[in-house]
Amino acid sequence: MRNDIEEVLISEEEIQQKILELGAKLSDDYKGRNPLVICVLKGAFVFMADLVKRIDVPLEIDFMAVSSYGASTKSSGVVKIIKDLDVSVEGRDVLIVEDIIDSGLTLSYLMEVLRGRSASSVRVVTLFDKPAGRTVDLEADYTGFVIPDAFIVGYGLDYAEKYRNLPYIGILKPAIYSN
Ligand SMILES: O=P(O)(O)OC[C@H]1O[C@H](OP(=O)(O)OP(=O)(O)O)[C@H](O)[C@@H]1O
Ligand code: HPA
Ligand SMILES: [Mg+2]
Repeated sequence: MRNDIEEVLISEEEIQQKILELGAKLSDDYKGRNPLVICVLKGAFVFMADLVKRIDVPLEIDFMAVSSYGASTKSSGVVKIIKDLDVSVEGRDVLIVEDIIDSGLTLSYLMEVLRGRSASSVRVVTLFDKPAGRTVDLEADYTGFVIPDAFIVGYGLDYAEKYRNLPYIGILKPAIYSN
């Protein structure tokens, strides 16, 4: 897999350090509350697992699966719910855990859905933010790394379902997706 990577953009150590910082901030901000932490599958599964271990307040977790990229480096523009939540968000403090905000389409769709279900608050934590990809104007409440305009893989993020198991973030060689 390393042969398909042009450059390691963010190391395993840098990611883990950032998650400690995000966890400390979230522990402060959610003190005295019982948030429902929602993992946006599939991409956020690795970040979710590492992050919740660093949040020191009682919390509950649930999972939602959405997809819009398929085997492409461009969003199809159509966000599909593949798996919905098991529990109600009504009256809950919801924290959405995303791996990356790129065009912003996935998140704007999710925010609309969850607000429509009467959550009492909805905040977003994303590990990566790619502002150059944005087609919808929105920002996360908590951001790990702002990244350049390149297609990244690893730490949960895929290209055509591959590379999610890399422990670091790499920039994929363009030859991999252009042929
Ligand atoms: O801001 P956007 O342009 O919407 O891109 C971000 C979303 O795209 C990816 O998911 P994808 O649809 O590839 O599904 P996956 O998580 O199963 O890989 C990623 O995990 C985010 O959820
Ligand atoms: O850069 C990316 N990499 C992997 N999946 C993604 N989904 C949106 N942007 C990306
Ligand atoms: Mg994907």
